[in-house]
Amino acid sequence: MTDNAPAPAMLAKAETLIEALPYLQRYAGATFVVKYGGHAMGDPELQRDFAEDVVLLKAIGINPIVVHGGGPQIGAMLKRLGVESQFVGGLRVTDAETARIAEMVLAGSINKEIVGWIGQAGGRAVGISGKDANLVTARKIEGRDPDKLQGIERHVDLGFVGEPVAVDPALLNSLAAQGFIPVVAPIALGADGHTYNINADTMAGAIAAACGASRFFLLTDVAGVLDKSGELMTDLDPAGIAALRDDGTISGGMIPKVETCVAAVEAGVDAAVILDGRIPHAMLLEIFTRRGAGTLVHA
Ligand SMILES: Nc1ncnc2c1ncn2[C@@H]1O[C@H](COP(=O)(O)OP(=O)(O)O)[C@@H](O)[C@H]1O
Ligand SMILES: CC(=O)N[C@@H](CCC(=O)OP(=O)(O)O)C(=O)O
Repeated sequence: MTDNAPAPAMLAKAETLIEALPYLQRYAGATFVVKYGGHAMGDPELQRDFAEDVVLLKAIGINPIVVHGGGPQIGAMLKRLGVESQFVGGLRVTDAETARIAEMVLAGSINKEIVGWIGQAGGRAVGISGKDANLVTARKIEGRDPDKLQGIERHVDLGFVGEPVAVDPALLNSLAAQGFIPVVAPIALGADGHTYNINADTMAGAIAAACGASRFFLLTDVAGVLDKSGELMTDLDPAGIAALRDDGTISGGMIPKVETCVAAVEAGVDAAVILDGRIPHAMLLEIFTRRGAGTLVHA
């Protein structure tokens, strides 16, 4: 080694950047939708890592759109207020009061917290919900299909739980074009004028499809989809997912996650990845290195 040769650690940094080059070239100008789950919003360090990842994507010419959840945070607020809450097939049964509280927690506090983290990391985030500029129009989910519910044989009225029926991405497109990072809360208005609580995974998938996103990431608190013995399944297609649902391997909060991944890839999103948000910089590692983590869902 000559005197002016770089130290091995410096060389490793250069190699990491070079490893990222093909991905940088491939994704310039693309839209990535990132679903940030309530369970993934762990400690302040992870929040900072997440915000830095999003800001870095924007800085290198990718358009990130963040759609966030907040299930545990809604649960904590409902508990404080003495309101009971129940989940059916991964969805929260939502009466009028619960819908008001969900909107307050999601579109009020969590949305602005995330906007703040991104701001701190040097990005310019704009917090909105599905109501803004008619981004998402919701329709009441008429109960869950009984055969899709574990052990529940009757029709269950979920109350003000909605699913997106129309997405108008105009606001997202203008924000992205002007250098802003949209941060979206999963609340939307129905054509009937009611406010609907939408599962954040479902909301994110509908937005990914409507924006022609190339990648769709769901950050959660597990390594990805696990098989019966708890091993990570790195690769799944719609048929594999249907089988895992039928035999009960996939349950609870993982149901809307895999459903939305399938819908997104069937609508043209190249790939949807369920990622472990507890790993620092999980998203960057997934995008820019050959060592992809999590579960990749493809058509
Ligand atoms: N096969 C499976 N693999 C991984 N997680 C599963 C599976 N089936 C059910 N789950 C549950 O799904 C949860 C993730 O969904 P959820 O709690 O809604 O997360 P988030 O708040 O990130 O949306 C996991 O923590 C786990 O309890
Ligand atoms: C209808 C329904 O279940 N809505 C969810 C919305 C938040 C959410 O999905 O948050 P996570 O992504 O953190 O789970 C709820 O009320 O909990």
